[in-house]
Amino acid sequence: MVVVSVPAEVTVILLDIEGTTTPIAFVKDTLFPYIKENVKEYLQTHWDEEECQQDVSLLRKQAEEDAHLDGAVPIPVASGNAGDDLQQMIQAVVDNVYWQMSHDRKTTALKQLQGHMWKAAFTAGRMKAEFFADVVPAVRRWREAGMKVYIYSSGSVEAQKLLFGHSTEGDILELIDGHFDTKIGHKVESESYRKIADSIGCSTSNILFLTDVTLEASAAEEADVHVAVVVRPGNAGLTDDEKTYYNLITSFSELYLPST
Ligand SMILES: CSCCC(=O)C(=O)COP(=O)(O)O
Ligand SMILES: [Mg+2]
Repeated sequence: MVVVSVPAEVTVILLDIEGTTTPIAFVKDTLFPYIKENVKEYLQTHWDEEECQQDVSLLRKQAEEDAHLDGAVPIPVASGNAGDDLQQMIQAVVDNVYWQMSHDRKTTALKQLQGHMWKAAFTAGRMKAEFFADVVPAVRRWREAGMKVYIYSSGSVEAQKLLFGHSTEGDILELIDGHFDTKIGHKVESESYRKIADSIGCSTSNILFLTDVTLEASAAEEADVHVAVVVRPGNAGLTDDEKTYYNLITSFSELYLPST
């Protein structure tokens, strides 16, 4: 087994979710299809609720920013023609969500709506989040060794808490010291990692970020964060240069903490 040593200055482990703690297949085959199958009915049922209206406003704003993109779907504002208008608007939101999802967009607007939709499924016990078998034992070990463990995912903080609160391993939310999503900035921008360090109250060099996406690893590294790239079944392949450049792990058990 290859072992990657965690630098002594590291006190915080920052984890990506999809492709790192959780199989991409769970996201692509369970979480995302749930959205596609239920978004229209969800909008019809919850349309008048404040939370749903906030989600629609955010999606409309995002659609305005995306107007220049090929195939982008605008979301009209109400013109006052009650019934027809509402159905047209709901259909536009559905089309917009489908279009964003077909490009695996990580916009805050899309992720916020998805989080709200998953809530019902997780809390009713209809869905349980999957974690790779090495994740929970490793996180427990790190915490026993005095490490803090945080999540940074494109999935909304609300969605992250649903996953950790309703997993096949039970409620493991208490193992996580805090959560970050794209509200702090996108994962491919180095500034996001500086803001995360500020928010935790540590230096960027005290953080080790584990992710499957090299663009994210590169942004974190530019901010002086330590990184290791996680190679899991179903993840996108890496180039030879990436394989040579980055510390690679296939399981969290391959990380060696000097203090353990
Ligand atoms: C709460 S994560 C749900 C999956 C998701 O929507 C997503 O975008 C995951 O992205 P990540 O940054 O964890 O790779
Ligand atoms: Mg990922």
